[in-house]
Amino acid sequence: MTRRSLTAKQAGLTLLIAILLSIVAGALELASDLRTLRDEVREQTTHTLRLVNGTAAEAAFQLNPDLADQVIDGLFAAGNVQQVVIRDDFERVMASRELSRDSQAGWLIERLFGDILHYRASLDYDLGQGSPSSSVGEIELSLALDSLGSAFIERSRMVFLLSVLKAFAIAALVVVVFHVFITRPLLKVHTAIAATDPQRPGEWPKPALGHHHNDELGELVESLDELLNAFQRGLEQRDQLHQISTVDGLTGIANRRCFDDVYAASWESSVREGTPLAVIFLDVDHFKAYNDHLGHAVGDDTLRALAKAIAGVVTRPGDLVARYGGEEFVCVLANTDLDAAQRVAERVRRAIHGLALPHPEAERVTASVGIASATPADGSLDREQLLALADRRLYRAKRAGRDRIVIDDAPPA
Ligand SMILES: Nc1nc2c(ncn2[C@@H]2O[C@H](COP(=O)(O)OP(=O)(O)OP(=O)(O)O)[C@@H](O)[C@H]2O)c(=O)[nH]1
Repeated sequence: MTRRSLTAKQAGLTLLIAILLSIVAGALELASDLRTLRDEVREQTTHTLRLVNGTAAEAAFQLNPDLADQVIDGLFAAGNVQQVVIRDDFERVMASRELSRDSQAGWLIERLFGDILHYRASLDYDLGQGSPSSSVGEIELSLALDSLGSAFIERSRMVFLLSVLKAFAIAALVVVVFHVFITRPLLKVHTAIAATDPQRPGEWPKPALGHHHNDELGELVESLDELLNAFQRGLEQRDQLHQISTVDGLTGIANRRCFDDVYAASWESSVREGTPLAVIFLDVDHFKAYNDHLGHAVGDDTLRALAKAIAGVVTRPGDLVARYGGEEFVCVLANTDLDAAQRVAERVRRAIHGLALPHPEAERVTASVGIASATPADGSLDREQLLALADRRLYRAKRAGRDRIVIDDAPPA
C-alpha cells in the first residue's frame, strides 16, 4: 500500500506541476501568438487597402459606382471583412456593403481585437503630367470581429490541447525517471527495513543499490547499516546484562534475583486465576563434609550436576528452578497443589539418586526437601509465609534424618 501510494503521489504531483507549467507556457505562447496575429491582420489589411487603392481611386475619380462595387466585391472575397464604404471627395457614399452582424464574440475577443478592426485610407489619384497625386475620396473598411475571434479561439484550443499533451508526456517521463532512479531504490530500502527482524536488526537484508553507492541513497543505506548494527550490539549487551542479572553463574539456572521476580509474578497470577501455587525447597545433605573431603571444585561440579538433574525434572512451562543460594535450590510450580508438588519432588529426589554421586561420609549425595502449597486467592497465607513454610519443612526433613521430603508440619515420627 505504501509502495503504491508513494508512486501515485509522485505521479500526481509531477502531473500537477507539469500541467501548471504547461498552462503558463501555453499562456505565454498565446500572448506571443496574439501579438503576431494582430500585426499580421493590420499588415495584411493595410496591404489589401493599398492594393485596391488605385482601382477605388479610379472609381471615385470617374464617379463610377459599379467599379466601386467591384472593389468592394474583391475586398469581401478576401474574407474577414464586416463593412466597406467608398466615398468620393465630397464624402458622398459611392458604394457600401455591410454583412449582417452575427456577433458571437465575447468580451475578451472585443478587448483583444477591438482596436484593430477599423481602417480608413485616402484614395489618391494620379492626374498625370507631373502633378502630384491628389485625394479623390476615401475607403473605409471594418473587419469582422467574429471571424478574428473564432480563429483566435481555435488557435487557443490547439495550444492548450498541445500543452496538456506535452504535460502528460513530460509527467510520464519524469515519473518513470524518478521511479527508476529514486522511488524504486527508496522502496527497496523500505522493503528491507520492513523485513528486518527487530530482535536481530544487524541481520537486516541490506539492499544493493548498484550505481547509488556514491550518492545520498548509498549513504543512507550505509548509515542505516551502521545504525542497525549498533542497535544489534546494544541488544546483545542488554541480553548479556539480563543474563548476568538473572542467571546463576555456577549452575546456569535462574539465580535468586530471578527467583524473587518470577515467584512474585507467579503469586500474582495465581491470585488472579484462583489456582494453587507450590514451592519446593531443596538443600544438599552434608555438603560441607563433601567439600571438605573432595575440594570446592568437585563441590562446584556436583552443584552443576544437581541443578541439571532438577531442571531435567521441573520442565513444565510456567515452572521455575533456581539456585536459592549456596547448596540450596528452589522450585516454583504454578497451578500445583501439595500432592502434585510432592510427586514432582519425588521425581527430583529419584533423579538425584540416579546421579549416584559418591559421598565420602554417606552412601551417596542426597538432598532434603520441604514443600508447601497454597491458593493465594483464599488469603490463608501471604507470599513470604508460603516460602517460610516450605523452608521450615526443609529443615524438618534435615532434622528427621535427611534424604527425604516433608510436606506437612506434623512432628517427625
Ligand atoms: N563447592 C561449593 N560449595 C558451596 C557453594 N555454596 C555453598 N557451599 C558449601 O555448602 C556447605 C553448606 O554447609 P552447611 O550449611 O553446613 O550444610 P551441610 O554441610 O550441607 O549440612 P546439612 O545441610 O545440614 O545437611 C558449605 O560448606 C558451603 O561452603 C558453592 O557454590 N560451591
